[in-house]
Amino acid sequence: MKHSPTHHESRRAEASQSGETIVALASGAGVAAVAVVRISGPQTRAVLEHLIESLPVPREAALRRIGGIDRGLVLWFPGPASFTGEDMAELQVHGGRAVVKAVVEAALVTAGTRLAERGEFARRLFENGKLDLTEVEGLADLVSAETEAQRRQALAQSEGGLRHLYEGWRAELLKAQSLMEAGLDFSDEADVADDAARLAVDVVQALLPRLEAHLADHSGERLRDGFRVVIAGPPNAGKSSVLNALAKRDVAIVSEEAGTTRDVIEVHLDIGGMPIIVADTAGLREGGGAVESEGIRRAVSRAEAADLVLWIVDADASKPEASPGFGEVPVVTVTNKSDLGSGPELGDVSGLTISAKTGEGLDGLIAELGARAGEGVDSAGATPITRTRHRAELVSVRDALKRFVNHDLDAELRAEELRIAAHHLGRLTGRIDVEEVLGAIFSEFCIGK
Ligand SMILES: Nc1nc2c(ncn2[C@@H]2O[C@H](COP(=O)(O)OP(=O)(O)OP(=O)(O)O)[C@@H](O)[C@H]2O)c(=O)[nH]1
Ligand SMILES: [K+]
Ligand SMILES: [Mg+2]
Repeated sequence: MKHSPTHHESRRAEASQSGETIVALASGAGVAAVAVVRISGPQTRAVLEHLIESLPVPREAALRRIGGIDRGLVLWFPGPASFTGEDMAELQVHGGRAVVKAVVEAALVTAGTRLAERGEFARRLFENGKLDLTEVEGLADLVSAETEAQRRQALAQSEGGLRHLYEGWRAELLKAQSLMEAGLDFSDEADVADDAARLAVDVVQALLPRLEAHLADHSGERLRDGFRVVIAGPPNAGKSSVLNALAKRDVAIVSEEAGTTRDVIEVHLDIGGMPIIVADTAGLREGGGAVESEGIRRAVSRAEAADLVLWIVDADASKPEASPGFGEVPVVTVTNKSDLGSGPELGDVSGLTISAKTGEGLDGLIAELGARAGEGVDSAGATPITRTRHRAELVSVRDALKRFVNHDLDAELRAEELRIAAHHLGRLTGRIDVEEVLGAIFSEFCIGK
């Protein structure tokens, strides 16, 4: 794998000299047929020599007795051609609790070893220059992906989708930076300096629209976090019945009494590979007691933070209840109880008609949800932002670049804006070490990852 030398190489030297050897259960906790114990660091070979009779051929599984505890497959990966980039081993043992505990304890007998912390294997992989931060984040997402579309997005990111995009931009910024610096060197020759600055502005002007388009695309975050749908509407329209029909189980209490639902109830759906989080809420009406009012307050605040509101109305109701609107959130009106009537006239409101009771129209509703959630996902050539962290750094990049092109600052200050932009891009990919950024990212991982 190619990587640029400066930053990562220097860290590799550090890592291979001073690193402690870490040990952890890498497979899930709990009883399983097979458990994988991972070891990484300079003492890995010593640990293996302590536990097994002879080292296997590198990267080939070999059956061994392991420390008199169990028999299992041993994989030995001498660095740097290993997952973490340093000496590493994996022991596949029987997945009982006593076996795992004994194997981990036996591995820790060798001096210089200790239990791994959360995300520490992934952190070593990053620190040894194997992957950049966005790729490591992609790996974490791959481990936690629950739907097909999430898996595809995580895999693409772990394979460098965002890294290549941002490295390309970084190269363009470097070009603009060097033009500005050259201009500063020739600041006594005004035309040379002006020409250089103009060329730098051209480079940045060409980059800005691509950055803006990237920021405008929210599909990656929606896919990673789940598309949030809120079911809202007047009391007794059948909102909880619709939730149950979508979930295919009785998650929410249904009754003929208006004001049944008070707390927000959520279910996670997988519609055609898209993760969709559907929340049922209290019916919206004036009056009601303190508890119901709190339920209504929660309903409205949920709806205002949603990606989509399903506004449920009763086909049997005499008077139409149009959606009050929830900020900028798109609303689809769903007329429920189609088995009872044809629905109140809602004027120009187009929507869907269903019966939560008979299931009529449910497929259409599910298809609509899948289509809305999938908007913009997997579009050709797009490698979208997937985390708030990416968005925050990119907004800082964009703002600095806008100050660079727009303001009548002197050349020194403008060059500084380019440096700020490059700094934030560097934080994004992890080229710039910022301990606090790394700590936050790797603490999201589990032990053994
Ligand atoms: N016939 C018919 N009845 C329905 C349908 N959907 C819901 N109902 C009935 O309508 C009543 C209210 O249903 P709920 O699902 O509790 O309605 P809700 O909107 O969640 O009510 P609140 O939480 O109190 O606001 C219940 O008696 C349901 O059985 C439907 O499609 N057809
Ligand atoms: K009800
Ligand atoms: Mg309800």
